[in-house]
Amino acid sequence: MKFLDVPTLLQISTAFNLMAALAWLVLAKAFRIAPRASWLMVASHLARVPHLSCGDCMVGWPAAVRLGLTELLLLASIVLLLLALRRMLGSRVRPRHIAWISGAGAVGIVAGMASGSAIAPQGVNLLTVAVLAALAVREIWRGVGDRLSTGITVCTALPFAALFVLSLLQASLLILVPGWGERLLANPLPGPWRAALGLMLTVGISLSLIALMIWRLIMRIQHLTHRDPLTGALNRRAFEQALAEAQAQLARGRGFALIMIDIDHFKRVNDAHGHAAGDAALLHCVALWQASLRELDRLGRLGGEEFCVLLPLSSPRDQAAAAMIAERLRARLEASPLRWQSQDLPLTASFGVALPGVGDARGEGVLARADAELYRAKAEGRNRVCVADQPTPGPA
Ligand SMILES: Nc1nc2c(ncn2[C@@H]2O[C@H](COP(=O)(O)OP(=O)(O)OP(=O)(O)O)[C@@H](O)[C@H]2O)c(=O)[nH]1
Repeated sequence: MKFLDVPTLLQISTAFNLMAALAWLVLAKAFRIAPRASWLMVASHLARVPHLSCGDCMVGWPAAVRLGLTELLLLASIVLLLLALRRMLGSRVRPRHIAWISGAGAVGIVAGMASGSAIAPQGVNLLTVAVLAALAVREIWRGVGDRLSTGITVCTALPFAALFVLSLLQASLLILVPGWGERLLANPLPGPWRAALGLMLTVGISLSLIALMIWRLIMRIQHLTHRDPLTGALNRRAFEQALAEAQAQLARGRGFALIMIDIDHFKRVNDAHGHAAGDAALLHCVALWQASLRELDRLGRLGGEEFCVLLPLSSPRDQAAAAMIAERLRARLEASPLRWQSQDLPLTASFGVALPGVGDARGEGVLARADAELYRAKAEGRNRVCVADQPTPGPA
């Protein structure tokens, strides 16, 4: 198989990194898309440029220093990449851990340089890069694994997995195969296979990061179109869609309940303390209720101070469980006044609970029954939970 010659491959890699840095710069500056992650990507690509293009620009320097410096640049590039990935995924890996791993690697490289060994810096760096690449794979898996299909997650993590395997393989060859390190030293340029693999990895990792950026954008658009901008609860359209989906699942034996909620005398909060206090009260209620619900429960704001919870039930006709959860939401709000300008504003809400019935394709019937219960709760004095009579059971 005939490769492009190594200097050409390195020039292509250098040009690719410069173009990629420019593209991330545009994303960061012009479009302000994930700006911090994009800036980290600019820096990561720029750090790769001297690493790639300085193979023979330090001719005459001791090999240990020449290789050590380019290894430090490569390590810096991978660290910046991992930090960008962390920002993009909002992942849990602590910068402290990245700093510990890369710091130990950098110290190893410098120690190798100081001892005059040209092989040690490479070995240390390869092992450090392998650990960082493994961390990147783990973060992608944790960050998107449960939200994207397995195939897409694997494709996104693949370049980092390849970086892990190749770094480990090279480190093993360096340590275990006599003469391998000396052969590397004899030529300041990498061999054709290494240069080609390096280019493929750089392109693969960039594509993977672009894919994650697109995923982030899609998530942002979904958030904007599905969420109420003030409280972050589902908006009416998204809630009705979730309700129609839940209604469709009913035939498969997966039941749900609706809890309709309306904050009591909300107008008084606005009138007495201003619209900003009213907004703060809405945020306060949503935060309290979200904290009391499970992740699979859906809280929607249907308008004004009216909310609704869609509650999947483990036992399809467990009305008592739904009523208990509504009571928990009611008690939680009653016990947690809003702190507003150094005073406590007491808040309460009324709740109507209903289970779905048959022949109600879009869930309008259950919505109307929960609404009727809510108005009963208002009429009976507010700050209470009213539960609808059980409808005719649906098909099992
Ligand atoms: N601050 C703020 N107020 C809102 C918002 N949306 C609706 N409102 C106000 O909510 C109030 C709703 O008042 P009403 O429908 O009379 O209900 P209420 O005062 O809660 O009385 P009951 O429901 O009978 O207990 C109105 O004053 C609206 O202006 C919002 O996004 N922010």
